[in-house]
Amino acid sequence: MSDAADTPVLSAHGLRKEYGKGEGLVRAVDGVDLDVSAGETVAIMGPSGCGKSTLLHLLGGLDRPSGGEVQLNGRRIDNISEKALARMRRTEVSYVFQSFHLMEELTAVENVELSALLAGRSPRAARRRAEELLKQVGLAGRARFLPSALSGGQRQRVAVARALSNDPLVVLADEPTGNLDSAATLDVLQLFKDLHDSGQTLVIVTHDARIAATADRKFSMRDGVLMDESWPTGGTTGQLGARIRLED
Ligand SMILES: Nc1ncnc2c1ncn2[C@@H]1O[C@H](COP(=O)(O)OP(=O)(O)OP(=O)(O)O)[C@@H](O)[C@H]1O
Repeated sequence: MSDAADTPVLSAHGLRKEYGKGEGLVRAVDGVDLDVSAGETVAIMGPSGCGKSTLLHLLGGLDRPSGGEVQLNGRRIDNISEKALARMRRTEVSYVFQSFHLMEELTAVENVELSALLAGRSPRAARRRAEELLKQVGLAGRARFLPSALSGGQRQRVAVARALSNDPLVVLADEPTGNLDSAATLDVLQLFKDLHDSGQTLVIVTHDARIAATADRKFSMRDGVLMDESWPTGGTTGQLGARIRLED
């Protein structure tokens, strides 16, 4: 295999994020190593407050680490300028949030289109791509609806379409079914399965074991530390780079 093929799409080495100091110090992410290969779906589970969202923010350049490195396609992103980081977020990484984060005054198609425009597509190409993606997520008939006229599951499908509009190297999803009822959860679950089958690289933070079951690798997080649940049976330890901290 070539070096390019060996390079993980996303990797973290010794990643740390601390908040506060002294007695109030919180080690939200405490020395995480992770390599995510192209086309892989990785699920991260763990109790509330263990650091999952913080880790996802660090991996996607939404926040800066206190220490360690993050690489996207072999390039460091933890120490680049704000401008380069903003460009990277528009063009190379996408996010799906629990609470959708759609622009309420824009229609479904405009929400998706805006993100394609920001990624550098021409207005015509952005509209075409947005319509294609809404069709892909089963919402062609709702393209001109405002988010307020959509159900939770439909909103999340718009958010997924938006996340795909810049052809991201990786989609980072933070509890994508956390705000959905069980029928909508099944819809979004199917969507993530389809994305996985299409070869999209995904990192999903979830409390939902059904979503985690679609992943190639499952990690659990506790007190800022990531543990590979498939170790030692799945993958190779070199590739996984999971760190296991023994309890005192
Ligand atoms: N901006 C901040 N300032 C101080 N502490 C923070 C900040 N953000 C997160 N934390 C702390 O870091 C730890 C990890 O938080 P994080 O939101 O990453 O957890 P989580 O696993 O995603 O939780 P949940 O499942 O409830 O969303 C928590 O103890 C939290 O209180």
